[in-house]
Amino acid sequence: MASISARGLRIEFPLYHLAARSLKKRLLAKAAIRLKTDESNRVVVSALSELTFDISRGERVALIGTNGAGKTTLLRTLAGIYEPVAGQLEVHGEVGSLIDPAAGIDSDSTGRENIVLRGLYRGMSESQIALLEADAAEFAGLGEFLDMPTRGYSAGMQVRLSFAIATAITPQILLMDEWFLAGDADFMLKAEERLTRLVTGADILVIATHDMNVVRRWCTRVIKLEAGRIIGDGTVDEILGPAGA
Ligand SMILES: Nc1ncnc2c1ncn2[C@@H]1O[C@H](COP(=O)(O)OP(=O)(O)OP(=O)(O)O)[C@@H](O)[C@H]1O
Repeated sequence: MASISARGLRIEFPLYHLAARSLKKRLLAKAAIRLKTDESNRVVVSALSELTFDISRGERVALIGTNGAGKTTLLRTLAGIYEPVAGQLEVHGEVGSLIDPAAGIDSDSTGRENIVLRGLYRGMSESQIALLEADAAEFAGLGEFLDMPTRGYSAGMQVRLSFAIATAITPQILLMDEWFLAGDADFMLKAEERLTRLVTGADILVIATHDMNVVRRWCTRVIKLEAGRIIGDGTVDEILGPAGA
């Protein structure tokens, strides 16, 4: 059964270019609360601190907070892209992510090859891969570009391909960054139904967003982050106040 459990999760990013001592001292003296030195005396950004939460099957969680609060970092950590420097994280269930359009896409391979590679990676049979290929190719609508290496794709084409691949299969845990909801109008119209199916079909949804309409429409719970810490965790009404209030 799908579940996520985090205990005292901490994520830090070393800032290697701040090796010069004088600059380091000056910056730290300005007391940016998220800059500190680690045990190797490197300056690090404290992106997430002491996060403890459980997410169970059926929950649709919105991560909210101001710019730099840590939403995307948390999504990437849940996706296994970042390794916590402290704490425990357990993620049970098949994860699908709509976080970075380029993630998991091989730029030397064509769009079609990328679709097939994803199917192979997921251990699909030949006939399942054929279905995946037909579905994702049709949805991405890339025409002749489908058989060209993806490094020549525009940003919008990358999004179409990633979106088509990621949404062709319903994962148990869906991790999503809001800018995947911000494609061009034609594409979003087409994507809407597919997204709704995916969101309602997943056992767990975690979405980072600034859009409170998205939160009210899709989510059952809100985790509010500020400067890398959880400052609120509850139902949508508890955190945002009742709708229309
Ligand atoms: N690769 C990185 N290297 C250094 N610092 C990073 C890196 N990624 C994130 N950070 C820092 O971690 C903090 C959290 O960033 P994050 O992108 O998770 O915020 P966010 O809540 O998603 O913001 P936004 O709403 O602007 O997308 C910020 O202080 C950011 O500067």
